[in-house]
Amino acid sequence: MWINYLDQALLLAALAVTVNLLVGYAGQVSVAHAAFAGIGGYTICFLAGVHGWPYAAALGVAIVLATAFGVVVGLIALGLPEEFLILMTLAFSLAVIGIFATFDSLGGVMGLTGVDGLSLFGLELDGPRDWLIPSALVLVLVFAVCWRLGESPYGRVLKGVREDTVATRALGKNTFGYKIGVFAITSGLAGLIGGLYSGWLGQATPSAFGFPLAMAVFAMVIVGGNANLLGSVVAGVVLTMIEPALREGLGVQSSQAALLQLVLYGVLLVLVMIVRPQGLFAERFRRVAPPSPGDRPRAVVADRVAPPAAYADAEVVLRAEGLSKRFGGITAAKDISLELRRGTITALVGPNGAGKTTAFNLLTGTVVADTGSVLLNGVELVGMRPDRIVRAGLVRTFQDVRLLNRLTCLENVMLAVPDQAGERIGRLCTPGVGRADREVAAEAMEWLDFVGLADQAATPADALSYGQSKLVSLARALATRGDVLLLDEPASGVDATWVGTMLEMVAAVRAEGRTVCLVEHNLDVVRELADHTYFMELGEITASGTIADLTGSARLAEAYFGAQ
Ligand SMILES: Nc1ncnc2c1ncn2[C@@H]1O[C@H](COP(=O)(O)OP(=O)(O)OP(=O)(O)O)[C@@H](O)[C@H]1O
Repeated sequence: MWINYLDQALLLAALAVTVNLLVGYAGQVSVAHAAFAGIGGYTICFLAGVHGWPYAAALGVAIVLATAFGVVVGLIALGLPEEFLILMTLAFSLAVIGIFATFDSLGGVMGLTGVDGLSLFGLELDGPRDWLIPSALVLVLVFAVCWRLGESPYGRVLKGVREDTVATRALGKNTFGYKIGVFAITSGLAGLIGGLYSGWLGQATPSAFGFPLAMAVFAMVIVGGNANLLGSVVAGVVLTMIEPALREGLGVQSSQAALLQLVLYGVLLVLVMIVRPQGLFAERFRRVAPPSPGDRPRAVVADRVAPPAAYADAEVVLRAEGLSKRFGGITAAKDISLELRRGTITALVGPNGAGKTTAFNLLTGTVVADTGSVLLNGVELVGMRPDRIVRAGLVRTFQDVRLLNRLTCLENVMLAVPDQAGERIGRLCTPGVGRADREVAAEAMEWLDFVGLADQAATPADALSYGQSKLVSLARALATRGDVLLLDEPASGVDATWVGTMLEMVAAVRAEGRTVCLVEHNLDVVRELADHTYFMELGEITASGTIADLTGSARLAEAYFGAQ
């Protein structure tokens, strides 16, 4: 009896591990994975049970089918705002269970039962003892796959998606691709687990893969701890064993024990969320060891500190023409045309609500322009995905910083480094990924060093002061290797001790030959840094020149500068 439950516990723990990769690492809350397991279970019972296929071949089809459904559901659900994901996956689960119960060929409400005589690679699977090895092997396989994905550069991007999708996309990552990828992989793994689960049960029924299973797996993830795979294994085994413990230990009747187990899951979930929201096993804070200076393979910061190019002679790197954007009745941007010149600093100034951040959003594709064009080194950016725009060389920071709080400073900057081998699933199984990641760490350290925060490399981002976090966000933008940097209010809200450092940093970025455009309310900062300034009012650029020209204008002085 206990061995029978152990089989089940191992399989449910494996399902909890897959769901944890999706929910805990990538932050995509889905309740569909019990249904994906159901697709696997029904495939086995239909092909191997009814039509006599070899079990291994039927398992292969189960994985492919569940993955294919995962891609389709993911394509529909993951493009929607995140709050709809849980509803979409719930609707999918109900539809799948409804379909299972409707078709006579799938056994109707009774399901496909009486499946026995299965064998896998010569191993006869007759009794509970026989299922122990395949169940344990599947758990080990699922754990290994999810661990490799989660605790790698790929997993770092997943955590970025979880923490802040917009900020992660602004570092050049195709966040939608990562979401679809992890959704499809975990769906396929759920299909495999469901195939084993139905084989062990000897049947596939609508109730076996219904809402109680989805809730049980969710309870295992939450109780075990988000983004802690070992926690899911422990919680998976312990929570599954509640029912036999109630029956054997306390003599509760079989039907009541199953119901009581569900009640206990609910109570445990509430308790954990109140007392220890991170779960029994907290997320493993992956501290990438900061490389020592001697280990850093190459200097990414140029020593050269050349005087800035004369603005008039500098080459135009970015040219925007006629950019406009309306939000309902509000014209946030109207016919914006501007140029950014190589190795210079351009400032965008103007009163609150003038459209400066909207201009950044339009340039970087965060908001799609109604009209207009943006050419970066001759390449049209309008219509390009925001992450592609970053990879083309145009990167931005945010007024509200948007660091990934549950990652360390070093990890925040590492995430920004482009073309990482370990971020591609195909490369994760090849040798050299660890060495490549150490090189990424070394490059990221250079940028932390550059902004003077190398000593904070292992500090979680949410433990930084506001000024420090703005500097880390600058380091992160630099690490993308973007040629043109759009800095949204780099000095605002920063206390006096850090403003000077920030000014030095931005000037040093220009000295490196990169092009900077900054939005800034602090006119002292603009005076100190800007080679050229655009003035915005009500969504339009109404004046441009040096800051001295603009502050000298009586009209502008009255409209804005007078107050400064
Ligand atoms: N997504 C949006 N939906 C609706 N209105 C928007 C949106 N984004 C910006 N706006 C509106 O567009 C106008 C310009 O806003 P924007 O944030 O670009 O100004 P800003 O110059 O950056 O202001 P601040 O200096 O206060 O940051 C404002 O009236 C704002 O309310």
